[in-house]
Amino acid sequence: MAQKPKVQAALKAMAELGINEKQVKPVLKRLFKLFDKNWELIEAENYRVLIDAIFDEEENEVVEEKKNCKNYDEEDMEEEPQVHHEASRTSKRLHSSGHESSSQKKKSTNADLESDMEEELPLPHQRERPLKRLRKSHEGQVSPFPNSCNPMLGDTSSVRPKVEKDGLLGTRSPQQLRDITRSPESRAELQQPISPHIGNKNKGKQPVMSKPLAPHGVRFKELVVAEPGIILLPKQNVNTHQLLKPKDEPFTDDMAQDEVPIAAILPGPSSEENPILQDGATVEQNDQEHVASQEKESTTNGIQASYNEGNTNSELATIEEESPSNLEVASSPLGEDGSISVAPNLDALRKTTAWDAGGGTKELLCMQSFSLNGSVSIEHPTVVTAPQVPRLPLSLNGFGECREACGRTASNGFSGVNKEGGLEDSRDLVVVQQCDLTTDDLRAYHDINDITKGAERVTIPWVNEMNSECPLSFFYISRSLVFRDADVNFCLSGIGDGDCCSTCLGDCLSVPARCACACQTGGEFAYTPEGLVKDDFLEECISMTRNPQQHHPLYCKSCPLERVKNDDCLEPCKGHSRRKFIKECWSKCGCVIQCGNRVVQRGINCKLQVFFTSEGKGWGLRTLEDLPKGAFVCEYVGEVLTSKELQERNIQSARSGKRPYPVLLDANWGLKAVLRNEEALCLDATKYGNVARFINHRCLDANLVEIPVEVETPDHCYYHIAFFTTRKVDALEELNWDYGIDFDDHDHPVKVFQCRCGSKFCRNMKRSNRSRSASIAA
Ligand SMILES: C[S@@+](CC[C@H](N)C(=O)[O-])C[C@H]1O[C@@H](n2cnc3c(N)ncnc32)[C@H](O)[C@@H]1O
Repeated sequence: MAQKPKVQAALKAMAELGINEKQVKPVLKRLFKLFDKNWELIEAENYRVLIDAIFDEEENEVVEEKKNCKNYDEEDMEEEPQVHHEASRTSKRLHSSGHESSSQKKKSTNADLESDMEEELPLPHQRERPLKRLRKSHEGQVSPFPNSCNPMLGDTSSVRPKVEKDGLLGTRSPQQLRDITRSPESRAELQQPISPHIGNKNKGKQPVMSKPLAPHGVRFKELVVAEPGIILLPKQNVNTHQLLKPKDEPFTDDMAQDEVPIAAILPGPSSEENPILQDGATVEQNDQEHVASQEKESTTNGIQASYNEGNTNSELATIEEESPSNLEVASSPLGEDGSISVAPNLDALRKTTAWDAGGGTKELLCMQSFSLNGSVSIEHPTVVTAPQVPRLPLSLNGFGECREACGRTASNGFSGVNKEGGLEDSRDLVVVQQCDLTTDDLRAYHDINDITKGAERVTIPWVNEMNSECPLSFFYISRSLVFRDADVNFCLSGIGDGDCCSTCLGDCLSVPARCACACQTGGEFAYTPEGLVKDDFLEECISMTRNPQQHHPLYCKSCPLERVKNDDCLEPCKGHSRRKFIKECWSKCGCVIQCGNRVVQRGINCKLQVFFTSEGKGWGLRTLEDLPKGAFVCEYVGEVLTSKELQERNIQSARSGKRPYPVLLDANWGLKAVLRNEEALCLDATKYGNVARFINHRCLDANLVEIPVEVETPDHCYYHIAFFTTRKVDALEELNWDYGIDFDDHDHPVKVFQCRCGSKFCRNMKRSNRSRSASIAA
């Protein structure tokens, strides 16, 4: 039977949209019935009603299909309510007098149409769904962010392309629609799966839209709006350096570890500025980026603890001293005073009065900053008063190994304590009254297997075969740290061509030509290929130490030691021993790290042990292996102080009765016309030091000699003091060096003590004998 012209026209119009007769006829039949054979309504707006109805039909079929399908995926589950909802809305608009189900479609009152349309309909799943594709294709050109089901965005129906409500399709002519359908983009779109299967990854949380290409080749359909202002791209292997990761980035559980979403963060208010301590102190971070990448922030009980973990490129740290009124951080290892000391956060301590110190216990705050040249600055272990026991920065492990937490304490005076009341890091420290520390506490404080707490390449155990005493607490550092005012600059620009061998390659020691570094030590390197100081070089160093007067001591015009005394009359300089420097290759040299002219900078390499001496000298250091003559043992590490700062500490220690452990860096004093106080430096290992702080004094014939070693700074104001064996030393021999003490000089920074070195050359013994003779004579 020939079709009626109007039916033919409708079918043709739909065909032009890519909708085949089989889809059109049943819908048309229903509309014909619904509109009481009123073709005008059907034909209006280029068959808008028909198109919408076909679309609705298709959507309903999809819904039914899904209901029948037990295995449809999560995305479908998410999409279903929305589709259903929209279909029913359309249906309501169309069906002013009720909704007809598809089961009713065979009840037609129009015989012609009915006969035209009484063809076998394909099963729903066999049908194409051009309109859905068409709509998806079309939606893609409307808005990149239709997102009505994103709970984070609330009701976004206003931005969603509303095909039905806004008559989006209907506002376009069939030609326009045809253009859309036939455009290459649309065809490509049509070849894609209708439902992109990222639903499993998103778990249906975010809508996924099929869109034109977004910048960087990412399809908009792959964009996921996770939060306002944050768009997550699909998981893919990316370089994590490219990650811009918001604090609360909604990572999902199912992400593989090597798969991370790229998060594009739209500008928003910065949430975290410089942390402000509750007591009002701020943490200074000169190098924000550096700190940001290195610093860990943890907040517990409202307290922020900041600590730097891992290496930095810094070479020297600055430590500022507490004011004279501040409490002492560490006391003499001999335990000669009862000052407040620093102990680790140990279970043992928690039960002691240390934890109950309560009202008025002084807290130490340490501010850490990073200078532009990368050096770490531990500024001001400030003492504040707070009701409970604070924590302290723990051991400073030297150049760039500032691992200590800068204990920022809060009003409760407690930081870094985990939920269970446990301590987050066993290396963390608390301030306790030293007199409250039991032997057990101290035993627990110092790892008996390694007093360095891992700061050195080797482990250094401690042992006490004499009594039950333990070494007192101090901060173990493997490299010296500037306390505050010392003028120490590790500037590469400060190293001239004559101070480095930038043209060298490989191992300088194996090259016959004298490089610039060799020239610094008279054209010969100080070291043998075995890493020992050459004999003649060593002997000269020993001689200079033992017989300073024969080597023309240096006298300052204005000695910094005298200057800082603030006496009315400036006393003349008492003289400084002349020294021979070792010059090691360093960062500006072209040689390899394994170069034989780099010994001290590699750190301790022999087996050492801290032990309790039997002669009443307290703790000492010994070797556990035979050491050849000229072997490097360790360097003297401590806080780098100016002569003025040393003077201030001496005044303090005189009051407290504490013995400081300073060593002057005076090898160039007297060579320069007038040294500024900031250039006149010393090392103080009282609070911060390495294993060298346990080396006892021996008059004259010590088995170690200290040799100045230039590594980073050519100006010889700051340098390393390295200990080398003066002879072969047997295993278990105590190591000692001559402090250079004048036992008659009670003004000397190194406080005199009753010497028990046992040397036949003991100067103290001679003095004692002199005194005895004098008293006998009297
Ligand atoms: C740098 S510390 C050496 C380690 C110290 N023995 C200890 O127990 O920590 C210097 C102190 O050790 C003691 N000392 C060093 N050499 C000594 C000696 N020859 N005779 C007596 N006491 C000595 C003195 O108390 C001195 O102030």
